[in-house]
Amino acid sequence: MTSVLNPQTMAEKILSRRGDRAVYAGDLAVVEVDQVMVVDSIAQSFIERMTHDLAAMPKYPERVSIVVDHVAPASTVSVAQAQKEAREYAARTGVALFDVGRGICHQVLMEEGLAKPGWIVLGSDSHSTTYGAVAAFGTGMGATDIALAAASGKTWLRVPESVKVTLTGELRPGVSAKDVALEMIRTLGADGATYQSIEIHAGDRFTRGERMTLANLCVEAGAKVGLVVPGGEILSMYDVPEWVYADDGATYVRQIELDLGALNPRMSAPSEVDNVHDVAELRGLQVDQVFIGTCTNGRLEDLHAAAEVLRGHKVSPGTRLLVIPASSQVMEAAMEDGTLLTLQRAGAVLGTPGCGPCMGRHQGVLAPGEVCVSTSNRNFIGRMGDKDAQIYLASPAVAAATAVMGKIALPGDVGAA
Ligand SMILES: CC(C)[C@H](C(=O)O)[C@@H](O)C(=O)O
Ligand code: SF4
Repeated sequence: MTSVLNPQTMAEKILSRRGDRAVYAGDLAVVEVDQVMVVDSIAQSFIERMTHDLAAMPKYPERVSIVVDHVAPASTVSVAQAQKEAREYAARTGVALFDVGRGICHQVLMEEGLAKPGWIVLGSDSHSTTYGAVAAFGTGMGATDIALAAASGKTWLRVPESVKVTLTGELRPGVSAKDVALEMIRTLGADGATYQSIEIHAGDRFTRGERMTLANLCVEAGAKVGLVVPGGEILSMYDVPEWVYADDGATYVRQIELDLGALNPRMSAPSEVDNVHDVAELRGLQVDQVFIGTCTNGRLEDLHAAAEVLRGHKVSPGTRLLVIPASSQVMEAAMEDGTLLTLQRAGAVLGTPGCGPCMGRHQGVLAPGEVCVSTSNRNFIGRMGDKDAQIYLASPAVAAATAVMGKIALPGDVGAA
């Protein structure tokens, strides 16, 4: 066995602590699983694996959650049937069910305190890296692995190598965590961190929500996990155990530095997330639909950023603006503080908390030839509807400015209108 005295990365620290021995990149780790999250689209396969293949009940029902978020409310009879089975399964086994309207899985788990520093959280969804915002080892797995974890309370995985991303400087006004995340993906490349842990050293910068944006995008560089070193408000929101932090002298396969002060608002052009440009270069392109929401950017602070740009303005005729809060809590807070009224008055179409049209299943799919600016995390061909539709990814402020101008725009363009 490797000496426990060798310095470890965050991923190695967490997997060692939650397993029964010290592990290093390349080792096989068997670890306790603190939370298993199943989304509506995968629930049927998960239930099938549990009841037929494994013939097992969840070992710890309190560690399993099912979230109805991807196609919610149901769009077809077969979707409705699958969701009905998920509800029945939850009632029968005692696992938690977060039903239609509660929100997007990753946002809901975070709000419910079902992801904490040092936890292992497995989700049947690739953006489960989001939990790394609070230094939980969050990762996506398929229905079979998820079911095995639910049945046994454990999982096994190869300990990933780590990439160290150090943020320096301070963001200029109008530049956001989304721009940092897009720039990070451009620098790493769409498969530049395949099966690696991206360890983000952000100091005390960024709210929990902004850290979620950063960790969320990590999977778009192929990462297994995206761990943001706890700092800032995370330290007052959570008990952060000493053992989640990397040791000095830990081994990284790659180290990059991003100077936040040099960053402009960024945008990912079709059809790969790492096709990142300054918004200024793409300015002026006619846009049919703007979508503000998702697990990347559907939180209260994102709606605030959009409302600030939209206040007193109208969405351009010929452009649709869809706003879908990431959760019922976000929606309630945005109702209470008047944000939703501002958005509604500007001409936004407000939707049920959930994934909305993010993966092109309902509530705003795109027609051939249409152009969409979205605050989400994927712009692959066909992602939001027709394969000939084009998706540009940006921050909520840029999305809002685009909605007002009817073409790709910067927030500063709106004031000048
Ligand atoms: C439906 C789900 C499995 C899928 C994922 O794994 O990420 C979706 O959330 C997505 O964003 O493409
Ligand atoms: S909002 Fe989009 S990216 Fe996030 S879980 Fe839903 S479909 Fe996936």
